[in-house]
Amino acid sequence: MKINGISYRSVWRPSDDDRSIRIFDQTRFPWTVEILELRDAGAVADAITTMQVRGAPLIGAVAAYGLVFALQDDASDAGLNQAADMLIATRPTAINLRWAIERMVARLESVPAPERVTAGYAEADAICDEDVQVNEAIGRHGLDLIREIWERKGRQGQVNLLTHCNAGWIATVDWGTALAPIYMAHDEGIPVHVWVDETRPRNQGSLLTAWELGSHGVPHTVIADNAGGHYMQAGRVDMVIVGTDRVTAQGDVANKIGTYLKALAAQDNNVPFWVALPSSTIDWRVRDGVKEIPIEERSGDEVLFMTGLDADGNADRVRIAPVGSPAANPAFDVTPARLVSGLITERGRCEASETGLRTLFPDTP
Ligand SMILES: CSC[C@H]1O[C@H](OP(=O)(O)O)[C@H](O)[C@@H]1O
Repeated sequence: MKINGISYRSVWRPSDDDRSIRIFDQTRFPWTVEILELRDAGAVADAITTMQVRGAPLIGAVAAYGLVFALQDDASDAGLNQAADMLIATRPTAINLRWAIERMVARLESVPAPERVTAGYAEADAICDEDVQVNEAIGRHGLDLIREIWERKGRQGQVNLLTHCNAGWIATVDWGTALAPIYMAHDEGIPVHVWVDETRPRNQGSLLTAWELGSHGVPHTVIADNAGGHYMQAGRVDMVIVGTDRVTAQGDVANKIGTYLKALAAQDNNVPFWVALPSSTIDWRVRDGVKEIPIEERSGDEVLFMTGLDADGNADRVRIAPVGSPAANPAFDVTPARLVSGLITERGRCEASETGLRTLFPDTP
């Protein structure tokens, strides 16, 4: 997508340096656009852990390059496996991270050590290129849903969507997942409006999704997380569309904390609740998401402090709870499949169930 008229991916290899990658420091958005150069596995791991780079598909793609950087220092089997374990451990919930690393290991373990770096870069490049194509397909399949709503409304007014957190192009290599259909609908001339959940505590909605949509000219309104149910009750939400960090074999959905509450409100108000995901987000090895998906616990300081601009336009960090008050900070929750209207994947839409997923992905073991 574009920033100030210039097309970018969220991760890229500079043409003049074949031993590094570039990413945006997403902790600086929307106040500044800062590009980071990464050229070793440790720096990649730190960028993922600190969420300078975030978004389930994107952390998988960036970690793939991190594995290659590690092989530049030690291309042995031990070096490959140690780097894989280190990178997978950076964040536990998004399965795309493990999926990407396991794909890289499977590709490289049979390659002679001296050839692993070259083969690794090729595989990481392929993961990135495929992510762009997959997300564009998700966009097309989700666009059909938005078109159906627009037609059902007699092509009158606007299509009101609600999204949570950021599942836009900066959460992937490009296009995004939940936002891809919205971009395509807007570009097609369908009048869409997006209720953007601020998404406490890190505010990926107000800081990232609002910035993305605004940069693309998509009408949107930032709302407190707790306002979503109110707008659904008022009939002002035609569809909820979110991304996900892991979908189980039976269709349970792990996503940013607060998603489950939105799904409950959506069901109570008969608002369609759709989840957009690439197949790299499906974890066929788990069924019960509530019982089996590890939920990342992040620092309580993310709840106790907020970052924004002060009156002089300078980024600042302020405490928003009494000194001494502890905070808990689960980064994700799990929405049971029964609350999900359907899944939007690169192969089409399906119900959130094993049958639905197997219909689209019959070739999965
Ligand atoms: C297409 S991004 C999917 C998912 O990843 C994000 O998590 P985080 O910002 O913590 O990396 C968020 O839950 C998105 O919905």
